[in-house]
Amino acid sequence: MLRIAVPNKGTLSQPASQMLRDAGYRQRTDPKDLVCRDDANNVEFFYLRPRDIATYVGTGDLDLGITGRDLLVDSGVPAEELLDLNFAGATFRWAATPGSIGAGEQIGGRRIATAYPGVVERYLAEKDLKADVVRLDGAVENAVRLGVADLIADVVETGATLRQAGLVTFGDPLLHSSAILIGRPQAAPPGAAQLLRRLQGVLVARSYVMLAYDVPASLLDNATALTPGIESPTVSPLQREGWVAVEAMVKRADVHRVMDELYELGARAILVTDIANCRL
Ligand SMILES: Nc1ncnc2c1ncn2[C@@H]1O[C@H](COP(=O)(O)OP(=O)(O)OP(=O)(O)O)[C@@H](O)[C@H]1O
Ligand SMILES: O=P(O)(O)OC[C@H]1O[C@H](OP(=O)(O)OP(=O)(O)O)[C@H](O)[C@@H]1O
Ligand SMILES: [Mg+2]
Repeated sequence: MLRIAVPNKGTLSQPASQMLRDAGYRQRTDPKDLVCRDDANNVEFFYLRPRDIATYVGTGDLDLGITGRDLLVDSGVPAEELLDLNFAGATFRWAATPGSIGAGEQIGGRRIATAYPGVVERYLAEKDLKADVVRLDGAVENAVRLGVADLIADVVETGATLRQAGLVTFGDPLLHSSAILIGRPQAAPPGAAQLLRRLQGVLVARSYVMLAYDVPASLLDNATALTPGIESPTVSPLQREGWVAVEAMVKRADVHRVMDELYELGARAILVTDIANCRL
């Protein structure tokens, strides 16, 4: 039975379970449950602190896990990223009071508060810098005004928490994070390939829609240039003489622009439908 670690609380928890549900897996119904067996798919899910997930996967006690890229890097565990799950996106950045520190190179010798000492120490080692890393559990933005540190390194999503604390970011992000599926390098536990394919199916279904329209056959080449699809668009005959029907997958983010351009070209009956799931 495939054993998978899923975040039990925090930012990653609910979207991780939702993605697994969308991929056809059974998930816990009570947020206090720590284990959930899905016998139909031969998978067992263990609900763990997101910080601990890399540890369980790295030791091989669990086969796969969902965590954040920043948490994986912070753990220093030799687990590997198998798939970017495209949610819980955030950057990991330096911040300080305005004007106090100008650039990433000026952090040497300072006191840095962070809940991710592994990420910070890796950066310092890469740049051959020495600094005093103050490890905190959370609410790191308070550390500067309370005098514990000169700057912080923390997760930034909207930037609202930093603004509230009177801090500004500086320098390049240390890393770009999002939720990821992790596994052990070179390990291929039975059932893992199927889970990966199912999650990839969910990712595609979330980022594409199906577009259908009718167009005069004389304009077909121009129309399909706008909607090339992934493999190739489906073109079917219509009862109406000289017209064809086209179906193609289109990026959700582009669909309104593509619909406008198709309409201007002369296409009609342009319909968009969601894709519930797919295997490409
Ligand atoms: N706004 C956000 N705040 C915190 N973490 C975020 C945010 N957006 C994305 N993330 C990601 O979520 C993961 C952190 O989740 P985690 O559950 O440890 O912390 P949390 O959501 O802040 O919960 P808690 O504060 O209760 O520990 C990291 O991978 C981080 O990059
Ligand atoms: O850029 P923003 O949208 O403001 O989000 C980022 C903030 O949210 C998280 O804090 P959280 O509320 O989880 O508290 P914590 O620091 O105690 O983990 C994170 O640690 C940042 O502080
Ligand atoms: Mg937090």
